[in-house]
Amino acid sequence: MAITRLKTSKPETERAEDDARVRATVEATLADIEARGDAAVRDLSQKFDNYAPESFRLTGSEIEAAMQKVSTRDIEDIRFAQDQIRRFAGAQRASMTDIEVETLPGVILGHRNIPVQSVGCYVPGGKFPMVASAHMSVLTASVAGVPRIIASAPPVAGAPHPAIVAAMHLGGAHEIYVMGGIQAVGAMAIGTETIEPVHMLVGPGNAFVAEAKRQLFGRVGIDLFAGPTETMVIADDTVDAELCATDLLGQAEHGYNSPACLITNSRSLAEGTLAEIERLLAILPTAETARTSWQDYGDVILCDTHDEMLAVANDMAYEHVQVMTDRDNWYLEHMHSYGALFLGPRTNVANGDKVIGTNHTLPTRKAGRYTGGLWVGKFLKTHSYQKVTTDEAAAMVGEYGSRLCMLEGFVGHAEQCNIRVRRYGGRNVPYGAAAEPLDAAE
Ligand SMILES: NC(=O)c1ccc[n+]([C@@H]2O[C@H](COP(=O)([O-])OP(=O)(O)OC[C@H]3O[C@@H](n4cnc5c(N)ncnc54)[C@H](O)[C@@H]3O)[C@@H](O)[C@H]2O)c1
Ligand SMILES: [Zn+2]
Repeated sequence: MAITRLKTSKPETERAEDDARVRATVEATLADIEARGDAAVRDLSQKFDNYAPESFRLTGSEIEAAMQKVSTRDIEDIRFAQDQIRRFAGAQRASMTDIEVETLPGVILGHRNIPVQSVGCYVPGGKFPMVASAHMSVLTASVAGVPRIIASAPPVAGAPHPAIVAAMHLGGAHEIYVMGGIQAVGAMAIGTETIEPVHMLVGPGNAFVAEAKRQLFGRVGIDLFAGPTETMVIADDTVDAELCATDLLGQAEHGYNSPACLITNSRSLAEGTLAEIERLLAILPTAETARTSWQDYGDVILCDTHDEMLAVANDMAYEHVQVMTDRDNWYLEHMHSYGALFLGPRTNVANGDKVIGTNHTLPTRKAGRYTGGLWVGKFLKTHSYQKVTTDEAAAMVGEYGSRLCMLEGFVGHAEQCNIRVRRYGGRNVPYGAAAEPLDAAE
């Protein structure tokens, strides 16, 4: 392999120290919420968001008032985005069918997809009011048929953000709260005097939110580990440096810790992109964060071949992977670890984030090795069932069951089978023994 690093991000050891700090803060904060409920939420909200209202839940008239503050154009745009997301989520829902099959004569096995009964959707809003995250979680839960959907976003400048509230409301949220960070996910999962706890937490957020969800997992379900945004551009000479630099910085602006990586087989594109990034950082209004992210978490990796580029990309398993090469479909076929793919120069991550219809809540920190992003299927639990409909089947399967239980020493288990072999098969199986094979017994 000939892989050259023209720019590297900060070492893993430094990231581990950041992680440890976040872990400790989250642990202490969740314990506080557990112990003091609403009072803890109020103190934390005051401390981090300078916001301590009478109630964190918006009333119907407060929701109405927020909706009134959003312009008709913005409401139309939100509706357009939600239509696209509903359309794709609906098609995905339709791909998940309940099944029932007869695997042996008289043996019926099936599964049913049942919605999680209550979910808490976190909508980030610390740095930017992420209106689109409301569509991704709340609306998708609605398409899945979740009967209780609660949603929470931090206050923006000391008040609920009207467009976020509108998106939550139009997406089908049943309860809307104005809480941010650890206190939001903690309160929704643990419950307080005023908030009924949910069964599952979903939605992206900063490192504190992602870590809080991770620590709450087990007590509640979570969708996936969706932390600070990562973006990767895989490009060759078919595209120019301006496009690559725009796509890298477009996502590096999310926060101070948003990794961005270029993988290419073209030295001139690699060098050109480095120069373009400097040029754009001088004019990008959000350059302050983007520059820090690029300095600390930016990589430019030059490879000889597409096979090498593919191997590096699969290993890094980044959240967003934008592919702009002479063989985009080859990458589609061979990439196995990533959050979502954006194929060709006409598409881009921002469309995916805001409007095109796929879900933008995606795995970060290599979670793409074991899961895809949030989608309607994450809100559905697949539960199996079985029926035995004939005496013959009860006796036949029971005979095997009897012996396989006794193989493990489970006498009580074996009797569950034996009693059926006796009743439905009319056979004499001694209590606490394994059933003889039918052909040997006769
Ligand atoms: N992976 C994905 O799918 C995806 C999608 C969209 C956004 N994101 C990420 O979501 C993140 C949004 O982050 P954000 O910070 O803007 O908003 P956020 O809503 O996630 O977090 C804001 C909250 O963090 C809490 N907080 C801030 N500083 C704290 C501290 N020192 N200790 C404890 N709590 C603290 C505050 O309570 C505040 O309300 C970004 O990193 C973005 O990249 C990820
Ligand atoms: Zn983004």
